[in-house]
This record gives sequence, structure tokens and C-alpha cells, in this order.
Amino acid sequence: MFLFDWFWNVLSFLVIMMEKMSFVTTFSLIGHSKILNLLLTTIGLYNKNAKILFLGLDNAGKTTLLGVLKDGRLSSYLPTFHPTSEELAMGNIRFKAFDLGGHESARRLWKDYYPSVDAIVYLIDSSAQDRFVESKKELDSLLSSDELANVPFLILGNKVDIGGTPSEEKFRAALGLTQTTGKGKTTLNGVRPIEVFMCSVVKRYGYAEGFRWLANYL
Ligand SMILES: Nc1nc2c(ncn2[C@@H]2O[C@H](COP(=O)(O)OP(=O)(O)OP(=O)(O)O)[C@@H](O)[C@H]2O)c(=O)[nH]1
Repeated sequence: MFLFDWFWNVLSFLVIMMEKMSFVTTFSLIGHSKILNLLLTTIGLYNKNAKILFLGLDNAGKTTLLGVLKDGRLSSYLPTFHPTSEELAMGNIRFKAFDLGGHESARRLWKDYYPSVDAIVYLIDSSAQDRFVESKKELDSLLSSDELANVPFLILGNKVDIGGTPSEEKFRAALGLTQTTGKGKTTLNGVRPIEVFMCSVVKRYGYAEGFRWLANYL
């Protein structure tokens, strides 16, 4: 019995060593990032290289969100007058995000970015109720664009940390967003995915759920 145990332990040790050696050899031959990519591709999580536009009126919080997603830091930014872009990864989505600015002059450039876009993230300052009509007008114009007909829309009702912001229900009603896809993963039957998530970029909540929802449709 002792001999059998000893033999079994030695055999197990050798098998583990061989596995480790072949892994180390493969690892150094292919390289760390390629192995990671290979694993992610195998489990279907890596092919989400998407082009995402961050749109919304000026002051909605687009650049702040981009900054938080980029390096986790909250900074203060000047209004965006020139489009900027960042390569980002969030959960299982890798994407190139374009912050196009929300001032009236900047909005004229939005349509130049429609070709080959994979998703729109539309931010609305939920504390600025006096601007809901203007925000709805821009959103409706995006939603009715032929070029964006099949593009998923993630609507973020931002700044809920500010007192007096409307409930999600009232926010949806004001923006005409009562009929949406649903927050789970659903079969679309040819309908464009569109969903609302209330969030606070500065308090860092709400938007991650939104991006997780969006990942289902990229
Ligand atoms: N209270 C609060 N303020 C926020 C939030 N997100 C952004 N802000 C503030 O809103 C202001 C505008 O944010 P920006 O990120 O510059 O807005 P933008 O949409 O990029 O604006 P433009 O560049 O003019 O199009 C800044 O003072 C931010 O600090 C939030 O979740 N809560």
C-alpha cells in the first residue's frame, strides 16, 4: 500500500510538471496577450470591437463619462468643441468611443460619424428638465435617421445624484421613451434595441448596467 501511494504521488507530480512545462513553453512562444486573446475569443468575449458614439446636449456629462471609463478618474473638462476619441475596454466590450460635443455647432458634425457606427450612447442631464424638449428633439432626429435605423441606443439619464431629478418613469414619459426593449436580453424580431438607464457618472453608478445591456446587442 505504501509503495502504491508513493508511486501514485510521483506519477501525479510528473504529470503536473509536464503540464506546467508545456504551458510555460506555449505561453512564452505565443506570448501573454495572444494567449489571453485566444482564451477570450474561444469563450466568445473578445470580438466586440465596436465604434460607439457618445452623444447628447452640451453639459450632459459625455466627456466626464469618457474620462471615468478611460482611467477611472473624475476630472473637470472644458466644453468639447472638437471631436475626441478613446479606445476603451469595459467588461467584455472593447470599443472606440467618440465624444462629439453637444453644443449646437458641434451637433452639426454628428452625422459625419454615423457610417459604420455600432451603437449610440445618448446622455441626458436628468436634472435639467428645462432642456428635455431640446434633448428629445435631437434624440428623435437621431432615431429617425435611416443610417442609424438598426443601431442600438443606450439612453443614460445622468446626474440622478442631484436632488429633485424626476423618477425614471417621469423621465421616460418626458422623453417619449415608454416603449423600450427591456433591461434583460431579449429576442428583437427586427426591432432596434433601445433602453433607458438612470445613472450618476460622478457617483459612479447606473451606467455599467447600461453598458452590460448594450453588450448583448453588439
Ligand atoms: N452632479 C453631477 N454632475 C455631473 C455628472 N456627470 C457630469 N457632471 C458635470 O456636468 C458638467 C458637464 O460635464 P461634461 O462631461 O463636460 O459634459 P459634456 O456632455 O461632455 O458637455 P459638452 O462637452 O459641452 O458637450 C461638468 O461640470 C461635470 O462635472 C453627474 O453624474 N452628476
